Amino acid sequence: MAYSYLESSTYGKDNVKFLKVKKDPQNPKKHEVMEATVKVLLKGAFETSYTEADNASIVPTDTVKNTILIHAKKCDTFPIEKFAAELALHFTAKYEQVHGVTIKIIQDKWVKYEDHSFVLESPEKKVCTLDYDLVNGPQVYQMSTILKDLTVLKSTNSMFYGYNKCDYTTLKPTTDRVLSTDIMSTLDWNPTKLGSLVDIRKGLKDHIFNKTFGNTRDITLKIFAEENSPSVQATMYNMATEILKQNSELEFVSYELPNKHYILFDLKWHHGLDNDNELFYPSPHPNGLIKCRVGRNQSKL
Ligand SMILES: O=c1[nH]c(=O)c2[nH]c(=O)[nH]c2[nH]1
Repeated sequence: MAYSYLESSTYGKDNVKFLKVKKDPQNPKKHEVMEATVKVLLKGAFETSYTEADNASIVPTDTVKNTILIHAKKCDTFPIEKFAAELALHFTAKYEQVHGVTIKIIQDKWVKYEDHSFVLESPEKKVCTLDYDLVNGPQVYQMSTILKDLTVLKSTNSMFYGYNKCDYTTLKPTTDRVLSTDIMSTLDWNPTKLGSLVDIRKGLKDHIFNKTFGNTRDITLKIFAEENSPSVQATMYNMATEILKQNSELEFVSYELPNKHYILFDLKWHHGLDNDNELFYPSPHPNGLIKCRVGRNQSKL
């Protein structure tokens, strides 16, 4: 009997990058651009390539890269969720040994300011992840859209008090602090509500992807600005709840937020100077890290 066995495996290409210029035939100089980084990993009947050095089943990762680029040229890559569905259905249909795929597409935030000129609002990104297994059929998949690296700060209207106190506590309660974070908001789609990968590939759901992503960004920024935040925990929960309320195709909304601390300088040593919440030290580390995943109550389905 062999000493070992293959517990699991997957392979493919990561960091496949392209810039797609989308041209409007009616307005030849009016463009949209997408700069994207794509990962495609294949799942399937590749066991003997690991256990017997038999490469016959391997679709080379170089072929995976070529496929991503040819489909980026031939197909509409906007929105990235549609392009992910396109790649998933292609790879699982073309090769009988491919039984599933895991896809990740990261889109940079190029914002148009003239017909064909753009500003990179870096580091903000939109990300789509898709996990699909052929056995389940195109109605069953796991797709998420992620808003990432949107850095925000508010200089007042944030509090933190009433927390657990013990012999390890030094933190002072506050009703007026600086609050800053790098937003990461993950939207998990409900395939039953959204529709099949075939419908997504056809572009029938483009409007939902565009509306929901814009809405997520708007709600996040609005609640961050307008709420007198009692804590990161309470604010992120309110954001997720509002997104679920306004977007019935989503099953879960998650947030992952670092609490980037700005620490008030004590300037009393200088003739008793009162800081008055005006001068802070941007502390690079450590940071708080607060996460939650919010779902819909059964009665609100
Ligand atoms: O919003 C906050 N949540 C915490 O859990 C926490 N912990 C802490 O030290 N400061 C904060 N702020």
